[in-house]
Amino acid sequence: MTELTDAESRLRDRARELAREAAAQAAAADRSEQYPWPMVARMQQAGFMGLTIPKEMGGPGLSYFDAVLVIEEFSKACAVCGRIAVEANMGAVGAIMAYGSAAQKKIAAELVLAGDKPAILITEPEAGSAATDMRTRAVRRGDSWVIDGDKTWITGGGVSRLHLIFARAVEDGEEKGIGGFIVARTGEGMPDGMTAERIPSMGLRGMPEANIAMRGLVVPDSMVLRPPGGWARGFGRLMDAYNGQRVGAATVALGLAAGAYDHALVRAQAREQFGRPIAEFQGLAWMLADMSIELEASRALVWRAARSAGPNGFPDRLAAAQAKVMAADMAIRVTNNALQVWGAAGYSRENPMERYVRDARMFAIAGGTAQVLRTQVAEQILGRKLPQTRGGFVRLAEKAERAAAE
Ligand SMILES: CC(C)(COP(=O)(O)OP(=O)(O)OC[C@H]1O[C@@H](n2cnc3c(N)ncnc32)[C@H](O)[C@@H]1OP(=O)(O)O)[C@@H](O)C(=O)NCCC(=O)NCCSC(=O)CCS(=O)O
Ligand SMILES: Cc1cc2nc3c(=O)[nH]c(=O)nc-3n(C[C@H](O)[C@H](O)[C@H](O)COP(=O)(O)OP(=O)(O)OC[C@H]3O[C@@H](n4cnc5c(N)ncnc54)[C@H](O)[C@@H]3O)c2cc1C
Repeated sequence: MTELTDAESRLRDRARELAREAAAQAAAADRSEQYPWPMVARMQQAGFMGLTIPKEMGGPGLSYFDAVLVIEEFSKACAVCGRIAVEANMGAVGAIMAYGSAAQKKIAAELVLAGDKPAILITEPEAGSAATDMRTRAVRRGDSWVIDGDKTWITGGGVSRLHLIFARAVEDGEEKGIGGFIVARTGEGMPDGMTAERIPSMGLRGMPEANIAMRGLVVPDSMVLRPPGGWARGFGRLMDAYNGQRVGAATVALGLAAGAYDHALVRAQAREQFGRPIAEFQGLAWMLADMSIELEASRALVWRAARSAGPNGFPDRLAAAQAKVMAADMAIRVTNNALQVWGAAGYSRENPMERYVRDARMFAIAGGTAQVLRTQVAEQILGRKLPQTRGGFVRLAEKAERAAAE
C-alpha cells in the first residue's frame, strides 16, 4: 500500500477525529430517518464539504485521493456521512467545476462550501442500468429550456440545493443528445416545476432517496452545462465526471466494511465461549483473516482509482469500475461476516452491526450495478463494445461493414 504524505496523514487524522462525532449520531439518524443536519454543519465547519473545489473558486483545491481518505473515515463511523462527503466533493460538483461557466462554478462552489450536498439526477423509472434510454426532455424555448420528466432514487432529493439533471436536449424540434442542466434551489421549498417524494429505503436511512418529478421546469440557457465535444458526446463526458463519484461510492462501501470489521475484531477477542475467546476458533479466525485481506485489496483498488485522474481530471473509467465492483461485493460479505462474529447481539437493533449490513447492500445496485460494471470492465479490457440491446451486435457489424465499404 502506498504511503501517505504528511499532509494526507494530517487530513485523514482530522477526518478520523470528527468521525467520532459522526459515530455518536449514526444510530439516531438511522432511527429517525432524518438527514443529519447538525453533523453536516460540523463537516462544513471543518472544511470537509467542497474539498475538491479549486482554490480560485474559494475551495482548498484538494484531490480526489484526499477526498477518498476523508470519505473512508466518515463511512467507518456513519455511512450516511460518508455519502454526504462523496456528493459534496465528486459527481455533480466535479462536473460543474470541470465543465461549468464561471457563473455556474461560482453558484456551485458557494452552495457546497456552505454545506450543500448536491444531487445528481440520472436514473428514471424505465431507465436504470440502461441510463441512455432516459426520457426526460429539455426543450429549448428562446433563452430557456423547459424540462419535463421523472427521475427516481435521487439521493438527497428534497434536501439538496444544487441539482445536476441529465436530460435529452431538444432544439428546433431536433434531439441533440444528452446534456446536463443545473438547477439551484434558493428558497425553502422545491423550485417551481420540481417536486420530491421520499422513497423508504432499506439502509442509509438518514439520507433521503426521492422520486423527482419535473413538469415545465424552466432552466435558463446560462445554466446548461456544456462539456467539450458537443451534445452528441454529452452523456459520455458527464459520465467521465461521474467516474469520480463511482470511486466515492466504492470508498463508502470500503469504509463501512472496515468499520464493521473493527467491531468484529473487538468482539472476537472479548467474547468467550467454551472457556476461551471466540477468536481462537479457527472458523472465526479465518473469517477475520479473509475480511482483512478483502479490505486491503479493496483499499488498494480504491486508492489506485482515486489517484488515476487522467488528462480530463477525473478518475479512470476502468479503474473506477473495478474498484466499485470489488468494494461493493466485498462490503456485503464483510458486513455479514462481522455480524456473524457478534452472534445474536449483532442481530439486535441496539447494535450497529445490523445497520452496517443494511447500509452495505446499496453499493452493488447504485452507481452502476455489479453486473453492469462488470460489463464495463470487460469492454475496457477487451477493447470492444459489448452492446446490451438485442440488436446491438447486428448494428455494430453493419457499421463495420459500411466503414469497410467506404
Ligand atoms: C453506459 C450505460 C448507461 C450503457 O448504455 P449504452 O450502452 O447506451 O451506452 P454506451 O454506448 O456504453 O455509452 C454511451 C457513451 O457514454 C460513454 N460512457 C459510458 N460510461 C462511461 C463512463 N463510465 N466513463 C466515461 N464514458 C462513459 C461511452 O463511451 C459512450 O461515449 P461515446 O458515445 O462513445 O462518446 C451503462 O453501462 C451504465 O453505465 N449504466 C449505469 C448507470 C449509472 O451508473 N447510473 C448512476 C446513477 S447515479 C447513482 O446511482 C448515484 C449513486 S451514488 O451514491 O453514487
Ligand atoms: C440507495 C440508492 C441511491 C441512488 N442514488 C441515485 C442518485 O442519486 N441519482 C441517480 O440518478 N440514481 C440513483 N440511484 C439509482 C441507481 O443508479 C440505479 O438503481 C441503478 O443504476 C440500477 O438501476 P435499476 O435499479 O433500475 O435496476 P435495473 O437496471 O432494472 O436492473 C435490475 C437488475 O438487472 C440487472 N441488469 C440490468 N441490465 C443488465 C445487463 N445489461 N447485464 C446484466 N445484468 C443487468 C441489474 O444488475 C440488476 O441486478 C440510486 C439507487 C439506490 C438504490
